[in-house]
Amino acid sequence: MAGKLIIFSAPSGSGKSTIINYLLTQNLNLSFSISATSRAPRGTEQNGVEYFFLTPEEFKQRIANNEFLEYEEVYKDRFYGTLKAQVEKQLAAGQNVIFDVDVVGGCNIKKFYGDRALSVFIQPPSLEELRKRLTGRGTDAPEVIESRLAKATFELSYAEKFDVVIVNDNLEKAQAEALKTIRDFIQQ
Ligand SMILES: Nc1nc2c(ncn2[C@@H]2O[C@H](COP(=O)(O)OP(=O)(O)O)[C@@H](O)[C@H]2O)c(=O)[nH]1
Ligand SMILES: Nc1ncnc2c1ncn2[C@@H]1O[C@H](COP(=O)(O)OP(=O)(O)O)[C@@H](O)[C@H]1O
Repeated sequence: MAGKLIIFSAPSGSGKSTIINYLLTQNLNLSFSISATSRAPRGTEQNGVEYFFLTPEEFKQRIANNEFLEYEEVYKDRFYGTLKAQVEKQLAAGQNVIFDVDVVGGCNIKKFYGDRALSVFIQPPSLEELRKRLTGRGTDAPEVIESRLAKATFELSYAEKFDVVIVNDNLEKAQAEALKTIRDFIQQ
């Protein structure tokens, strides 16, 4: 049987990656959708593992070739997108594909696949808590944290467009809720 699609979107720092990584350990036959990006690899990142790394020119060429299911300029001059061929290959192999995409991309994938997709919004308890988590994560410079927070209000306004909203206040509770929701959807 062809697989289903599970889309996760959230403001940066909400706990989306933490919850996705947990779900990937839960025998749900999930396969992560590796996005393409025009940003350069950092540290130990490898092409085809964290992302497919493309130069801005290559990215634009693939847009022109209509190779993307969706793409967005998520941050200024930084494109992220989902390659159609990748997703179709995973679905055809019977895997359920899980996405970590921005709110606009998430809504576009849902629109394209309809009932075959479940869109999930991970909501932080508050903007103050989001700031604490981004600071605590320790991966971003203060100005990057500010730009992520500046975007968060816009992203939060998208919550109502998603099939399910999970508030990530207590992590264990949010993980359990995500697991139940996705298990039910996959078994439908
Ligand atoms: N629309 C869209 N957004 C994506 C895709 N891949 C990643 N994103 C989003 O792009 C943003 C990436 O930002 P960040 O977490 O800083 O990722 P980093 O570049 O790996 O540091 C997040 O909001 C992701 O959800 C994609 O294929 N399409
Ligand atoms: N419920 C929670 N309570 C406290 N900290 C959390 C919770 N969920 C996630 N975190 C922490 O918040 C930070 C941001 O989480 P992350 O999964 O990287 O977010 P995102 O992928 O949405 O940007 C991480 O350091 C993570 O360990």
